Amino acid sequence: MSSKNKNLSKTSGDIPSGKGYKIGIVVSEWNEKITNALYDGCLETLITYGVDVNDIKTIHVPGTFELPVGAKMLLGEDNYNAIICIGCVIKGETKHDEYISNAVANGLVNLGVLSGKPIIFGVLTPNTSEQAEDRAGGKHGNKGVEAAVTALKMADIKRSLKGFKVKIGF
Ligand SMILES: Nc1c(NC[C@H](O)[C@H](O)[C@H](O)CO)[nH]c(=O)[nH]c1=O
Ligand SMILES: CC(=O)[C@@H](O)COP(=O)(O)O
Repeated sequence: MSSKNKNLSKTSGDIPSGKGYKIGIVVSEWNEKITNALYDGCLETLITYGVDVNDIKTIHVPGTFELPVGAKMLLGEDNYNAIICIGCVIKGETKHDEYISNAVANGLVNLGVLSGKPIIFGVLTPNTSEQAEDRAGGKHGNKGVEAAVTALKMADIKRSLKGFKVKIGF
């Protein structure tokens, strides 16, 4: 569904409390006007839903391509309930943007599956700067808000399963 038909800041369902959670955030410095706006929306949402600001650890990496390694660094540094990765890859003249976006999407999903920790893909992949602005607090909402809510929901699911021992046959 296009963001045109689903405002990124409008969330569905109840949003669980983030009280007591430790959240890591990795922010790309490329397109920093956009990523800072995404970060602001993300941070405000986490705090609104009860995450203590002192329990939020933020690191900055040069570009979106470095988000997976940044997330991996945080995974090794402390026991976070979720890690949110924020970036913006704007289509350029060559296919470079496709390589970055695909690599990062695959890297982050693999990190989440292998670690069992919620690793949230808060990355915009717009064709133009205008599309990016529309999704970083503009008419289509803020992807950073969506990422924060996703982190809270996934951490809540994991917390609700705590103590369940799932035996996997392989
Ligand atoms: N073009 C964009 C980049 N490019 C830089 C890469 O992310 C990476 O830092 C570099 O290839 C060195 O490894 N990064 C973005 O986040 N957004 C872009 O639009
Ligand atoms: C993806 C980007 O915007 C940046 O790496 C430059 O891309 P290009 O060289 O294709 O314009």
